[in-house]
Amino acid sequence: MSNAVIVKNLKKSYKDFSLKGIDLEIPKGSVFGLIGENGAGKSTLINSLLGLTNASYDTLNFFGKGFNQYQKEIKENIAVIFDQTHFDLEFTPAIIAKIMSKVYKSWGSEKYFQLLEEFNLPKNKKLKDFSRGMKMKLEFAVAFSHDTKLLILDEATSGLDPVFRNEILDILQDYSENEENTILISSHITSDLDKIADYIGFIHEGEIMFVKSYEDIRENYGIVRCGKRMFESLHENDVVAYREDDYAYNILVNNKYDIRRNIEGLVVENATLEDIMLFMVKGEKL
Ligand SMILES: Nc1ncnc2c1ncn2[C@@H]1O[C@H](COP(=O)(O)OP(=O)(O)OP(=O)(O)O)[C@@H](O)[C@H]1O
Repeated sequence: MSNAVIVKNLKKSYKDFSLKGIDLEIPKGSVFGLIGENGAGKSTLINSLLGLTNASYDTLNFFGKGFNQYQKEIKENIAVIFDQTHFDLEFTPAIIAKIMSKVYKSWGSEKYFQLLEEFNLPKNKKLKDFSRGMKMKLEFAVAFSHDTKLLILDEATSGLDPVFRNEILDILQDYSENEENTILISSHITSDLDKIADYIGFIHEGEIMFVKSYEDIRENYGIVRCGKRMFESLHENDVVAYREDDYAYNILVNNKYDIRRNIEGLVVENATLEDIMLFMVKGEKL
């Protein structure tokens, strides 16, 4: 399988924060969810990948091509959607079409106006009179009207109500059905990723803690709640992290079926991405 993005040893430092040599591969055709708490470094990583902030790296490739050498060509195939629109709020969608036709060689006005209709967006209304959800849909219309092979969303769905979020997730799902298309989506609303992600990368304090397929997470991660004696009988390798409350130990395990099979009567619940994030950040390690 080829990769849409390969980055090796990416470093970026601010006064109180640094990305500490990030290595990441994002398989072509996948939906890659980047999760991490506020301030973990998701936006800094995305901005660094896009050259929006100066970072150092050993390798940065998109679609098999080096970013430094092929930046212009690569950017033709990337669309980025942030949580706020980057268009001037005095613009109308019709004006944006004119501008984009000069930005992208592959711009298709016909497709764009079709999408505006599909998304129920008025052509001649100024963006300042658009709702947040409408602005978001406009961003998608723009993204899908040039040859976007990599769609990057940075917390783009966070401020939307559940109905709109679901609509956006449907749009993403349609887009990702084409195996040429890749999505990198960062969010701390992990339930969105539960619906669409093929891979999950977890970033914490500027470091990638793990990258796993969603299937692996769903199949293997679980939460055990038990007393001290049972806790002490668990093998060290089985415990990813644990949290102790007044009454019991809550344990994140990464081989729930083996544990269920081997320890009679033990209840192992499925772990959500939110559970995994919480245990990794707040939990203790053995
Ligand atoms: N321009 C900047 N100057 C100084 N520090 C910055 C700058 N941009 C980000 N940081 C710091 O880098 C850290 C990571 O921020 P970043 O926005 O990448 O996190 P995030 O995971 O995207 O968080 P959130 O979910 O809140 O958007 C934070 O501590 C932030 O204060």
